[in-house]
Amino acid sequence: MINTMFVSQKQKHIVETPDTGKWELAGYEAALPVTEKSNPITREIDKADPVQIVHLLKECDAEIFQEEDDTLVNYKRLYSASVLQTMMDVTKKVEAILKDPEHSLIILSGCGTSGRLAFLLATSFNKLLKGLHKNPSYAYIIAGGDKAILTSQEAPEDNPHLGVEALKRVCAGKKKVLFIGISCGLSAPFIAGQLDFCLNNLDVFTPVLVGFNPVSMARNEIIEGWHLTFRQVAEKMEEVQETRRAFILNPAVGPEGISGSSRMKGGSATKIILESLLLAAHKATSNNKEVTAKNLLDWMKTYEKVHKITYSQGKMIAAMVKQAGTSLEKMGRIYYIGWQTLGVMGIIDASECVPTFGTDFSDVRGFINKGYKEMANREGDLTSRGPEFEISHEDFMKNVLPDVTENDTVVFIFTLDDDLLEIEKLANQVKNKTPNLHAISHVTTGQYVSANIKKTFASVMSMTWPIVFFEYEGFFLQKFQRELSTKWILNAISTGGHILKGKIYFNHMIDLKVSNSKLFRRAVAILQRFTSRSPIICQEALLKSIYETDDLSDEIRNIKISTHTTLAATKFKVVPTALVLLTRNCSVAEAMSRIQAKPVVRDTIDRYLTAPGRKRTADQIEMHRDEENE
Ligand SMILES: C[C@](O)(c1cnc(-c2ccc(S(=O)(=O)c3ccc(N)nc3)s2)c(Cl)c1)C(F)(F)F
Ligand SMILES: O=P(O)(O)OC[C@@H](O)[C@@H](O)[C@H](O)[C@@H](O)CO
Repeated sequence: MINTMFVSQKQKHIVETPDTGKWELAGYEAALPVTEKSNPITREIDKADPVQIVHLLKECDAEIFQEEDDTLVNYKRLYSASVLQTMMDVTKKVEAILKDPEHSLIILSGCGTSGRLAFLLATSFNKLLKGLHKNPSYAYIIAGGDKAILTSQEAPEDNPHLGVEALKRVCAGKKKVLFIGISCGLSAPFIAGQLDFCLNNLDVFTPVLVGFNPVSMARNEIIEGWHLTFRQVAEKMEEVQETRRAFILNPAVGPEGISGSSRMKGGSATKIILESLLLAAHKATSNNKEVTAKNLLDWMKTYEKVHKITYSQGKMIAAMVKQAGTSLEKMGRIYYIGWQTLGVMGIIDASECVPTFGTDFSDVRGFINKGYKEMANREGDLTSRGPEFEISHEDFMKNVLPDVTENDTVVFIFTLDDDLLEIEKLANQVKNKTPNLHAISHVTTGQYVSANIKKTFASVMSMTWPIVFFEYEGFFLQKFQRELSTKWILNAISTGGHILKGKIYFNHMIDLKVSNSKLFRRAVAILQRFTSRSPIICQEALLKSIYETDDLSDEIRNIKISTHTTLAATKFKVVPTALVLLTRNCSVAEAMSRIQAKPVVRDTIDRYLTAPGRKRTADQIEMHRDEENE
């Protein structure tokens, strides 16, 4: 199983990595948190073609539903009995809150994608209650406030005090609060602060932690300005869980297809677990029945069908991935024009591209019918804050469509219950500007996309869903499943498009913006992975690159991380520059000019690295190195 990858001339160094699958192997990067590991399935995704990219992402997403098996290190999985039991315990807390909306509240909280999903779920479940003529029982918190729904706000994630302040503000006056803190990596200080606050006020708060690492792999780095690490908070949660006053929902779902990109499997698993749990609680409340483990399992199993139905369209998804790659390579843009919550899925995927691929907000944008009216976000219309906050179809027509060219790709996302005349009208206007106009349409069995609509689009991916016979909650389950299906497709389009543009190296986004402490750690870890140098040496190279200096003063060495990340957030290509520093022993200035010269990160890095994992024999490396020195 374990084989030596290569013997590099310089370091006489043996890199041992399992050559196939099974991230659960005890020895595979044992110490690394599951959410931060490199997934063996996508080791060579940077060399894959669109069809292969979609297939690899499908395999990664399938790991979410994998049953626990004790042959390997047996992590808790989505369907494990202990996870179902905890979900049942939490549904009882939800039911208690729903009985008294005036004095109690359910809060969903998260940073980045986890915060965006907190917003989506809280809004959706308040709509469910409104449909039953009930008052809202849900609220959401996203680190950085509502602007973080649309734009990358990476710094607030590191601030536990911000988390506590937001929590106090949102639940003022409430007597009973079910706090659901979402941190896929069990790592966000913003969430750690909130959970700790709840643990110190258990008379009012019941804290629930949602994430996808075992507590033993929760982040254990001292949080700046705080007295506990995330792991210490999680361990306190575990103790209190014994008395059913706190709960941890943390099944392993497997490493992300792009290492650390928890917007993908982490985001999908968050949706599956919380929607199943909350829907079951609402159904039990309206039917006056107990929620059973089987109910929860059945709800979650229906999401497994969503995976099957969605990826049955693999070929069409691949065609859109290819188109996205072409647009991005030609410096074109990608626009998602969505209706209702499918428009929110487009806005979420688009907003994630900036921190994930280091792109400009204008490269991938999402738009939604009726803009902020449809979003129903707490802070209302944010349009006046700038172009990245323009999200309505009218804004798109007025400020974006005039500049759309054939280099751009436009994807409409709708259901046949949306206003088809409006869709056709808008589509025809877009069609005059670019032939790359595609549609993702969700239909119910028996509904068909009209020939009119079909001829308007270059391609129409039509997903057919079974008619739901469940009561009222079934309608919401169908909506949630169309959202997840859309998320998988858009994640593939944005991830695949940037892979084809050469942004990814193996399955890592090396040129990441080091804009918070987690990304700083990821940068150092990636440097270690590709140079086999020590963490200290790698951190020094990263700091030299951030501060653009060849000799680091002790003062710089000892500054707190938030100072490093604040400065790094204003810089470009600090990680590739540090990589060249580590492999060429040159000055920072020289490293920067070499990186400037070669914009495509992957080619640059291949040149400077005897890349681990590439199937090269020693003499090839010898030759490669000779050619290098000529
Ligand atoms: C897998 C890999 O070695 C790697 C990547 N990222 C990381 C990390 C990224 C972020 C961190 S971290 O912020 O310290 C963290 C994040 C979450 C968590 N539970 N514990 C720690 S480690 C590690 Cl440890 C390894 C590779 F190859 F990607 F570099
Ligand atoms: O949910 P977590 O692990 O706390 O991560 C919260 C954020 O860092 C994370 O959502 C980030 O914005 C995304 O770009 C990850 O793909």
